[in-house]
Amino acid sequence: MPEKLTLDLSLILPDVPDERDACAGRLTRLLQAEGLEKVHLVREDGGARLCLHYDPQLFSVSRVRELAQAAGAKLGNHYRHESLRIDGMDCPTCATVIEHALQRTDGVLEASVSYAAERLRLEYDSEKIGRPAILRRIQALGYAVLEEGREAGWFAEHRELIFSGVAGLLLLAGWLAGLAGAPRNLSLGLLLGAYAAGGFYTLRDAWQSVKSRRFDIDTLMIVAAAGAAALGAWEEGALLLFLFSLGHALEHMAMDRARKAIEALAELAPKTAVVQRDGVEIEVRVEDLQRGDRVIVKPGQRIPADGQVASGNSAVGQSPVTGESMPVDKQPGDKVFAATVNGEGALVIEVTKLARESTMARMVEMVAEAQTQKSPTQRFTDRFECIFVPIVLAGAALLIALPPLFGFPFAESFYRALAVLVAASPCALAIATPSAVLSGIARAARGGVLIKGGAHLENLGVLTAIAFDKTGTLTIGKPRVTDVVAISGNEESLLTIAAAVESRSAHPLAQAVVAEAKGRGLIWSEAGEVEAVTGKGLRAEFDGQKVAIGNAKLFDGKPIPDGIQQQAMRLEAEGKTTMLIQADGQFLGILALADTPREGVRQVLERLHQLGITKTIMLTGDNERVGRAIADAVGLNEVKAGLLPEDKVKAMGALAQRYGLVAMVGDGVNDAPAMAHATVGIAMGGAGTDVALETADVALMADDLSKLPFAVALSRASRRVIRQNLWISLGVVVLLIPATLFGWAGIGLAVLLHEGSTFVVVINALRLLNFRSPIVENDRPVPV
Ligand SMILES: Nc1ncnc2c1ncn2[C@@H]1O[C@H](COP(=O)(O)OP(=O)(O)OP(=O)(O)O)[C@@H](O)[C@H]1O
Ligand SMILES: [Zn+2]
Repeated sequence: MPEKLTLDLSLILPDVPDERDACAGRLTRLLQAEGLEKVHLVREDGGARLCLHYDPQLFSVSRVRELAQAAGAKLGNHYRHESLRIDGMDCPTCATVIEHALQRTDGVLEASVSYAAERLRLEYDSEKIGRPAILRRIQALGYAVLEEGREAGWFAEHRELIFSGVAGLLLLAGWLAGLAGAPRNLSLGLLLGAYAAGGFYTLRDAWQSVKSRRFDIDTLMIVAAAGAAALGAWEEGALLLFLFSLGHALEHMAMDRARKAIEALAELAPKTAVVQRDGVEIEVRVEDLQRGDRVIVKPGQRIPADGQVASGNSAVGQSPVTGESMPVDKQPGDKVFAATVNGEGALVIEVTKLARESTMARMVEMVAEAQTQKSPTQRFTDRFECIFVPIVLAGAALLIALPPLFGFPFAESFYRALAVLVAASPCALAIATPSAVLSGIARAARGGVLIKGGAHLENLGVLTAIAFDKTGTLTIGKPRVTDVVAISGNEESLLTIAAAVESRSAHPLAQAVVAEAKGRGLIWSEAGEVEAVTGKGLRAEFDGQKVAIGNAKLFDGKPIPDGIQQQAMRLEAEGKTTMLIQADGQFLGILALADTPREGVRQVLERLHQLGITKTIMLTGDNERVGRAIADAVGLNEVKAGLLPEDKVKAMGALAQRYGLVAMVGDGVNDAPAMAHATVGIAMGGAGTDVALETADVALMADDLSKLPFAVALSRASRRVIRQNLWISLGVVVLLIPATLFGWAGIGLAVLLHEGSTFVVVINALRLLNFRSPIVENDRPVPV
């Protein structure tokens, strides 16, 4: 008989972002080659796990573990994964340039660059190429790789704006000098200076794209400015370069704001902490905190690390992490998070996570990561650009070549063709979606909602159906016994038998039965062999009898007496879960248990309805009547009951057939497979449970549903902004092309409108950073 061992994939391949990475496949192949019977991946609650089937005669468990670790280390050494910050990109085309150049580089397996997030995700074969070689390649293209956490200085960040400002001043001076009748050489010198200042970065970028043989608007600007100079229109050429550089500089500053919106939150975390070590208090840097250190947090101070309260009581303002506006009471044993604000009481906190692993650090990392993921609309506009740009280029070539054949002057048709090219460059279109996604994700994070990619943001913005897990999501997940109905014998003996059997199970229902029996002071002897029947109940030996406890499905085939059936139905109609108890084929009675709906669920569902979520569905392992009663109490439309965990997955499939896109909300406990099958898997409790944070598509950081309407409202707003941006950018192109074609607008106006529309689109997207929903209260972004 083969045995199996399962290990967290993240422990074996720590740098691999997820199981879809090629390294996961390499790992399973490598291990299979070692002689293990079968190696495969299972996607589970805790992210992906590696399942190793082996013959115990050939391998010991520890040997298998060793093999897995060795294989992981080998792959990790060989195939490196990195995410780098890139500086100096000033048009989405730059991202494509880097991407293509790296993809063509030997040894680079994967490279994807996000212009909006200024990030490069890289996978490379370290036996073929080293990190320095890759960095050199990027630098050779004219871009810089920023080391994490080290920001450029003020001058470096604003250098484009400074150059553009200088160009503007020189242009103005040159123009005034011309008006005042100064010698032509003086005004020409000033204009030449404006050319240099305004064209500096444009020329650099144009050179880069020419070298990598790509069309780029920068190239176009340089050609147009040179053309203007050749025609003697120096003022116009300088104006062009000035407007172009100003537009780009402003656009950059705006995008920087969105990028930094979330990092600013992390900055809130203190840099040092006061630790008790060997009886003395010393101040250490947070990076030097160890797990198990006890840090002292005075009233009003921010908590320096993720940990557990060791002593003290206080209300902690958790809004930077969870978005909750009300402080949360903390007592010994409770979890606390770095960057949250201690209230009135002093706390001693035992550190459980290193600074770089803190929930806040993970959030910042995940947001940066999420901002690089392309959304469906972005993929569409990327593809559109690929078709559109060559057409425009061909059109412009015809415009230059054809009119002179019919006797029109060459200079004029050349100039007109350039104007058309400026008009048709889809710069605004390229930035329309990523800027909105960037801002939307940043705003969500500042409201305690982690959205792990533009796709999820867009999907959540359009879907109209959301499924909810019942236990632990809609209810608090702590059932208690409400009724004990004994048919034969008394209540005490019924509860004793039930508790004896249930004490062998870890199911929350079982714990409730045991708690009730203990509360009544009952004592019992251990039950024998217990067999747990998933989704049905338990069977066991107790006191020489064959005892069965569970729902009607456990007794399939055997008739249940009418009296019992009616009692059970009555209790279930009240929203109580019932357990039938049978010993040696005879029914002894019923236990009824109730779980309390979470506070505020009703209101959350009302808000969702207002936002256009018309279908809300409950998925539960419990029976139909119980599900219905709770659904009615909180205001859900549909109930799918009696589902085993695998049925929940199938139910998601059926819902998708009916409603198209469907989200699934759960707490990550036994509903993770269903969440994985939803269009958008939403987990709550992201701050407290790593599982929820890592595996979900969207994580609500607080352990409740209160931020769900905010997440939906924000996603819808983001969709609207994306749509507006597409209209603006396409609209300007559609108006400008004929205008330039027929000569109604010159290059100057074309550049103004082109850069203007790009800037408007970015500013429009930035509005999302301050998004507040008219329907959802308490959704102010966390101030920084
Ligand atoms: N230990 C047990 N004792 C008695 N009945 C049980 C036990 N375990 C499960 N059951 C029965 O099986 C049903 C389904 O259990 P399951 O664990 O699949 O769902 P759940 O977690 O209770 O609910 P949900 O699907 O809403 O999260 C329970 O409602 C109960 O009737
Ligand atoms: Zn541009």
